[in-house]
Amino acid sequence: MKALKWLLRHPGATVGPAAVLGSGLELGWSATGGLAGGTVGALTCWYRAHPDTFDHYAAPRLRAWRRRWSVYLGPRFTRALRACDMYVTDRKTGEDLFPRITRLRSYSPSVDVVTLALARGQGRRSIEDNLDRLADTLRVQRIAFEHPKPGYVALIIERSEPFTETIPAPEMPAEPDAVDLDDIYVGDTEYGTDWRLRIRDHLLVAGATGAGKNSVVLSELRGLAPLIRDGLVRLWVCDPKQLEFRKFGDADVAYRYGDTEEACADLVAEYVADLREVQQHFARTGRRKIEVSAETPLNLLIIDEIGALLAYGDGAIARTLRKLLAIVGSQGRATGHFMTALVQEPSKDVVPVRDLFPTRVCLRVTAQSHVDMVLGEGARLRGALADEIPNVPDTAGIGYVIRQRTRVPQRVRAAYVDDREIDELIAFIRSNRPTAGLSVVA
Ligand SMILES: Nc1ncnc2c1ncn2[C@@H]1O[C@H](COP(=O)(O)OP(=O)(O)OP(=O)(O)O)[C@@H](O)[C@H]1O
Repeated sequence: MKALKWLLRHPGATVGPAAVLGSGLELGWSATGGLAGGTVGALTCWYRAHPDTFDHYAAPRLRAWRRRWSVYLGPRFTRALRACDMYVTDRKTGEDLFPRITRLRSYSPSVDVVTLALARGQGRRSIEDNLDRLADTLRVQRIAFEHPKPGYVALIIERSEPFTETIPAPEMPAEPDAVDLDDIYVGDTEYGTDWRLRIRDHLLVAGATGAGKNSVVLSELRGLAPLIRDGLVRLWVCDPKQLEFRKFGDADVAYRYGDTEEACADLVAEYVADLREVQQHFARTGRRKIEVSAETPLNLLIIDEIGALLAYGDGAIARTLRKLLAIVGSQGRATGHFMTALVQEPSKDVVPVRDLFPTRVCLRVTAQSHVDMVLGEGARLRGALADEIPNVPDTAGIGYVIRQRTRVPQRVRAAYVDDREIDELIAFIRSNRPTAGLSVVA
């Protein structure tokens, strides 16, 4: 009975071998070999021709299938559960009852999500309280816990840490021609590929203090350096914290710079006025899209600690700012007005404006709920364990993004731009910059 139950629960285990055997007997073994080779070839072609759909549909299942038969194979996994007291004993029969794997997805090479149906009479705390022991037993980095529905738990198993070294600051291209605005290198992904961002998109970077938020923006600015130098990209910087971005104001590198709450509000109002002016220009000339040039530059509004302006500061200013930012978020794309905001705590006051930012990055955060607030519902359950990133300097710059096409979280690390490299960036921008017309909003 047990064997029959198992076979019914794992149709793949019967259908696969039965299909191979049937095909071997019916069509001959060489034809079966040809079919198997053809299937592998077709998968390879799919991967090459359309990696996004392959990553979305095939890769998590193929990886999960391999892991199912290696790491999470029945008796081995059951032994681990027993060693970590993650089972209950039926008082009447004395039988040990174990939770059962009902679903396994490997969304990325380093994260598996295992859904378990709890055994009869088993409380979820017996799992939740022993996660550290299970992580050590399975020899994985860490395991996080979710409770998707009654009777089930999900273990998000982070198998390894793909980032063990700091990524050096991006090189600055010498000339504007070498920059693709939709493809700026800012770090690496867990797959060892480049992590690139579109500048022509609004970007939100969330992370607790010391998570390395600035490195995302500074890497972006190094990629844009020749365009800023030549006046093709104008920086508007709101810097209520007055730390790293202070240098941009001091050195007159930013087109506009504001450091107090009022100055930031004026700056954003001026930003929206500039946006309106471009809209009117479009209406007069019949144009619908900007061509980036010195006459019609791209504008980038950087708001360091948007929470200080929207959540903790003056209520009237916050309300005005919310309206202005909504205009930038909804109308800025056509006129070349974009924004990048940094936030420590994606609190309720900041979350409403979250939807204005199509690209969001979640570095180390302090609460589980922050992950879904930033990346969207279900992101943590699909492996975005940003709240589990240890609070140590070695992990700064590490976080998650949601891959736009596949909606799967991906672990990324931003390149690190140190003080010397910020100075180098500023000197580069100033090397060819007319200073007249630049001002600081005071
Ligand atoms: N990408 C990175 N790679 C490696 N180390 C980094 C990276 N980014 C930052 N660090 C290290 O972490 C420290 C904190 O970084 P940073 O001040 O940028 O964090 P933050 O999120 O902007 O914090 P805050 O909100 O307090 O300003 C830096 O001084 C640096 O030593």
